[in-house]
Amino acid sequence: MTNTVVAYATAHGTTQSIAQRIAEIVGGKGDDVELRALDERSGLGDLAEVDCLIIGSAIHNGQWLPAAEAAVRAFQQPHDPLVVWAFSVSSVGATSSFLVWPVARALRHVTSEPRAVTELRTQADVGSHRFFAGAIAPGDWPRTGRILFRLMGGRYGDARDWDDVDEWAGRIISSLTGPR
Ligand SMILES: Cc1cc2nc3c(=O)[nH]c(=O)nc-3n(C[C@H](O)[C@H](O)[C@H](O)COP(=O)(O)O)c2cc1C
Repeated sequence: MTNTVVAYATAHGTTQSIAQRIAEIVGGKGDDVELRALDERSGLGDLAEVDCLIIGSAIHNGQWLPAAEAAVRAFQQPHDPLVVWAFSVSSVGATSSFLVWPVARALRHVTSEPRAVTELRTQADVGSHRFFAGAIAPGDWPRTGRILFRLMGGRYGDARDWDDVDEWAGRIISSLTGPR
């Protein structure tokens, strides 16, 4: 039996939905799973009894949202070993995107992991960091963002790949139940 926290920062709800799905899958084998929404004041909360931390954020301007960055800055390893997994929700996921495919493919090659994940790696053993594609609506962007989005061949809508989310969550379960 393990205790897992799925912590997330979202601007428009996509990251929350992916965090919920991960929590359902990891919790489906009977373990305790708690969802925690991050805001800039609360941080990650108490991790003393937690065995596995899964933390994710929407990507804005190439980086995690301020609430998730603040949580990473304040993170202190509560005990050893705390298993940590990280995910980012952006225009381009590992398996899907709401940008046209040549642009998505090019971005996959040049996009590095968010600085918060790099920072987290200095504090904890991060099992995996995965990019998932999210969703976008015209009203989500400021005006300049809408113009850039059109120039990049973006299509408004939902590019979430639930099979990929499920597969990644399955890997977390394997890591928790397999040999350490
Ligand atoms: C203001 C703004 C900035 C964004 N910046 C980026 C970015 O730099 N790179 C990217 O791949 N996607 C970017 N996106 C797309 C979001 O990451 C995507 O819509 C994601 O699903 C948002 O998650 P959320 O619904 O949890 O907020 C941006 C979206 C908005 C609204």
